[in-house]
Amino acid sequence: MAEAKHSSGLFAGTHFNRKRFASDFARFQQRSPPSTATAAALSAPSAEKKRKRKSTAKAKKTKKKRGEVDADSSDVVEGFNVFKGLADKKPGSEPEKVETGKDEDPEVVRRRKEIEREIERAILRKRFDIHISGQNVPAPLESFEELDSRYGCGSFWVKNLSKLGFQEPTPIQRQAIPILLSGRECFACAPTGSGKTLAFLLPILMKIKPGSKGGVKAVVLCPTRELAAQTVRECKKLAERRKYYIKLMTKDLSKSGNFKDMHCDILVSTPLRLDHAVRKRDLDLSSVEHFVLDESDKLFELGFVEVIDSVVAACSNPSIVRSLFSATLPDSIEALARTIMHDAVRVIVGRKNSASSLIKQKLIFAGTEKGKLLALRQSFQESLNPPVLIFVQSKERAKELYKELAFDDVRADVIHADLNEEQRQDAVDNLRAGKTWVLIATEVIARGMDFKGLNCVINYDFPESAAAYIHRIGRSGRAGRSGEAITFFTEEDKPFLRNIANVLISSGCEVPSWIMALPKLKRKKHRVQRDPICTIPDED
Ligand SMILES: Nc1ncnc2c1ncn2[C@@H]1O[C@H](COP(=O)(O)OP(=O)(O)OP(=O)(O)O)[C@@H](O)[C@H]1O
Repeated sequence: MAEAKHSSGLFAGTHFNRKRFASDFARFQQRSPPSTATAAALSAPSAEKKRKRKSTAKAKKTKKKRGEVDADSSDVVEGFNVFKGLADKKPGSEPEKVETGKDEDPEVVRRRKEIEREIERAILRKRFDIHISGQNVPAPLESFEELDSRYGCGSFWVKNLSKLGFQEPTPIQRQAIPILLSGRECFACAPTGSGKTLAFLLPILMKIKPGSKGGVKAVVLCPTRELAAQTVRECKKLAERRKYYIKLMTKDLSKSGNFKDMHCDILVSTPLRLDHAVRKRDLDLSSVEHFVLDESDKLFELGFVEVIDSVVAACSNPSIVRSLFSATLPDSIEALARTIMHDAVRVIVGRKNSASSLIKQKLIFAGTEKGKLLALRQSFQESLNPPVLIFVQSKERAKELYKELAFDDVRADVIHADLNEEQRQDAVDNLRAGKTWVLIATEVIARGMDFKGLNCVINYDFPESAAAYIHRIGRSGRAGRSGEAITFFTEEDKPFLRNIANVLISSGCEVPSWIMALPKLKRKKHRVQRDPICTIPDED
């Protein structure tokens, strides 16, 4: 019941409320016959409607059976069927008008215009696979120029975006930016590499005055230091030539910062560091107007709930705007997050919890641990297309694999939690600069890290969940580029294959039928004991 309510609310912004507009519909029907596509669809024959409803209900049932989240239920929403046939119209082009008389009631005219605007918005959303729920959701952006024409931001931001090579907003940017600019809270779920960072940073930069003295105005929380550092760099690039104080909460700042005298407009941090600064160093967050949880599901999952609660309580400004962004957003986390949000709009691009369609995904059976090393060596000999990122399940295994690849003279580096901040950053920078070809990593950089031009992700160790898989492989195939993901599995991983195979299927990749015939497991997490990675003989 709750689920049905939820999914029907999903398209509230694009839905014709027949009850509310009942009198208008009645008037339209009394007037000239509905000659336009809109009007024709409004009065679609009931048999056809029944047929559609029946087939969509069937599709929904199958989806539910497959355990898929019903984020793409656009097809089943009545309002959306109304726009069939109009979907190919260019955004911005006028919807066809219904003929009206001269002495028409102004209220009817107003309502009709409202409906026409709704149609335009729905067409644009459908074109970009944007799904929303929430009341009075602002129209998506047709172009970055609208930041000036609609929000009066001046040409500065548009020029800056163009200088950075951003000509068109990505789908999540089209919808999330207007929501945040209009002061609404937002849950946003869009594929990896689809520009979510800009979607939350730009509205903050546009809304706050640079160099303000009244304390921190915006806080962005990220699950890892590397991602926090990357977000600061992105923010500085976007704000170039404007004097914002954009700060990264480093270990030193968190432990010994003098926050009373600190100038800071935007503060980016990991949860524990921020919480420490608030509790031990009296960092005042009462003037924070914008609060973003990036990779929100990871933040809640890491067991940071209490820490986040404490930071949320410290951000005590009643008019604060909170937003959550991630490529994966399990229902349980969404429900938890809702407890801190007011009247939030939910935006899903594509299908919730799915991999980017730009990534060619492959599953490779390697049999045993030894088989995996052989398969890796073979794929390096045959088709190493650097840069490559290899994920393993622990820092011990990262070190072991690093030894093996160094023995083979592969230009490799390694990143894991035992390295200090500088070493970790160097490893990331070296891959970005092309100094190393292969980076062996644990889960620490699976989330949010943007490696431009990363050609391939290899899951040497099978990921522990579908979400982990989606984020790991999402390090390639970013910003419209294609990418490749190879996942090795052994006999021990077989029981967990189905979970990952579903992700491949839903993004259109091929999976052998025997995998899909494997039984479904209730347990979602998977972390097996593995034999050490070792083929190099001992020296003595
Ligand atoms: N409008 C745009 N046009 C072209 N490129 C863009 C645009 N917006 C962002 N990008 C680029 O796309 C890449 C991915 O963006 P970003 O890191 O924000 O992705 P993301 O959606 O946050 O991914 P993840 O879920 O992995 O964190 C970056 O290199 C960014 O500079």
